[in-house]
Amino acid sequence: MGLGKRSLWRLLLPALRHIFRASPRESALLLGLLVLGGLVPVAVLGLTRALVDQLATTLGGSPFTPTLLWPLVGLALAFGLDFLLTPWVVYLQGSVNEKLTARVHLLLMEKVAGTPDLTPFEDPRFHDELQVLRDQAPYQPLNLLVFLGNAFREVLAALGVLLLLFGLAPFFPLLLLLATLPQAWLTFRLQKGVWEALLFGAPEARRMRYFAEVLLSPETAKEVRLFGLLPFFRRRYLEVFHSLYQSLRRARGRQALGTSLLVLLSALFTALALFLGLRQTLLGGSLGSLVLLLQSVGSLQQNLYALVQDGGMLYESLLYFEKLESFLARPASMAETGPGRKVQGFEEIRFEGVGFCYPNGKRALAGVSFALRRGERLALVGENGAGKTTLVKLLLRFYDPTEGRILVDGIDLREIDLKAWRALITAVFQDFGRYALTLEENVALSDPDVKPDPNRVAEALRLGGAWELLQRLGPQALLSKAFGGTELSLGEWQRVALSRAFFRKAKLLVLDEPTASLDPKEEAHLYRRFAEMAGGKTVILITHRLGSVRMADRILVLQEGRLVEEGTHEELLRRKGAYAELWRLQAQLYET
Ligand SMILES: Nc1ncnc2c1ncn2[C@@H]1O[C@H](COP(=O)(O)OP(=O)(O)OP(=O)(O)O)[C@@H](O)[C@H]1O
Repeated sequence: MGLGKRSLWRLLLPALRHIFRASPRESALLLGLLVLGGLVPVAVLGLTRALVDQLATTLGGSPFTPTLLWPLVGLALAFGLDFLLTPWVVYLQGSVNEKLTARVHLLLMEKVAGTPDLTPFEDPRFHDELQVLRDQAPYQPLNLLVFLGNAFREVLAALGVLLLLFGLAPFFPLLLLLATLPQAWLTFRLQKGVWEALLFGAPEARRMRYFAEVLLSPETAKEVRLFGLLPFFRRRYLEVFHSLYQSLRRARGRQALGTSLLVLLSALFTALALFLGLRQTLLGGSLGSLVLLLQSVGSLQQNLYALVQDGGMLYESLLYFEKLESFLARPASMAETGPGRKVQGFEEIRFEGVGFCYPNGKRALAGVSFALRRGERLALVGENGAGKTTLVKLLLRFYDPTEGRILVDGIDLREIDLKAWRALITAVFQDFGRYALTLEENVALSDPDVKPDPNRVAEALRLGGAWELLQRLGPQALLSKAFGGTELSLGEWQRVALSRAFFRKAKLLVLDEPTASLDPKEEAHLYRRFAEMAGGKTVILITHRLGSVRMADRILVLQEGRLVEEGTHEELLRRKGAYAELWRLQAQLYET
């Protein structure tokens, strides 16, 4: 059998650990009930044998003799127990399943969101594995519990019956087991095939989900309707579906065919065992033994067949938990540098020959060197794709430079405690988050460890230009139409994102295109408030609107990942280089 004893344990142990950690008491209770349930079929066979033997000796006598009564009562109790156990096993399986499913989701959330950098998102395999684990999280835990429970009961019952039979005719159980082995081997092998088809089909499944998402999501709803995108994405969905479906269907078809062929082989073995067993009993066994033998052929065969089928399904769930384990054990992508130095502020941040290539090989920065002093307001400008956002991502340590280093007061950023470093920084990103939470929560998220003080929230909203929003909606307004709340315009969302950045008490403020969705009046107001609030704070501003970079003490101009100019607005204009050219182009737009 492809599944050796060691590998079975290697698969079973992590799954069992998750079950017991999710719900220790209920899992232990469930195990107890399953043991009881597994003993019932054995008890029924044993009691039937005793009953028939007693019947044979008391034929013609009273039906109420104690020797007849006790196996009868025993049988009634065994059947009653079987019925009684079922609802409680189902109850416990349901209950453990809910906790186990929540545990799987929580582990995935902690692993993904707990990874400090963004490198894993660059790896398509990471997305594929996450997709399979997420998609199957709602049902694999339940499958595990149900099929593990079934298999456990079936193993116990089969062992008990085999043991009973062993006393009668030792070759009999051996033959029956032999009959089951090829079937079991094939089932496990094919089940693995189905799982691999699921796993290797993950990129397709991810594309399918994406095509469906485009048609279902409110973000794309306008273009879908205007451009009539339903047939296009429906066709793309079906193309991927058909290829994925074919490979899964082939795997499942092989499974059904293989099982059918082996069932015939098993039937032959069983017939042989039955014939030999009967012959031996007729030659000198009791009537009870004969009944036991006949009954157990059906029961054991059914049992072993169910065991193989349930075992196959269980195997798939175990493979799911194995994948979960390996996903959780993914090594950290960012080089660990020990506990890290705690910092509470900085005097100077220095980029020294910093270069960066994304994991796909795309070079985004090369040989960038500059220093930023505390309290300075620095603007980064350059064409699309020049590397401005990448530079900020390195500063926030979402990635480490592939060349050169970033020094904070002479200490390499990699040696600084990441949490302490990030606590010094607040930011508004180009693709800021829009959370389906209240207005107050949306703002206070940047400092989630403290209970939001309404005055502090109001002050942040004022600085972010969302004071009017606060007056109109109130702090408890839910910002999500999908959940029955209010929907904001893009510019209003940007004001909320700005307020969130200002709510955090930080020393360095990073603003990546903070005014892209703001009206000109608000943009002008915002920069005035910057001057008011940024006092003492270090600011890095990325923007294409050159009018607003005049507020900066210094401007860095990036071109194709290289720092090509550096200076104040006036200095750069005098230099008549790249910045002056950008300025001239923008000014022209207003002049004509
Ligand atoms: N995750 C990524 N993987 C691979 N390449 C990337 C990734 N993110 C950005 N790039 C590439 O790196 C280069 C720099 O991108 P970056 O976002 O830093 O530019 P930018 O100057 O901020 O541009 P924009 O003004 O358009 O925001 C671009 O060519 C971009 O295509």
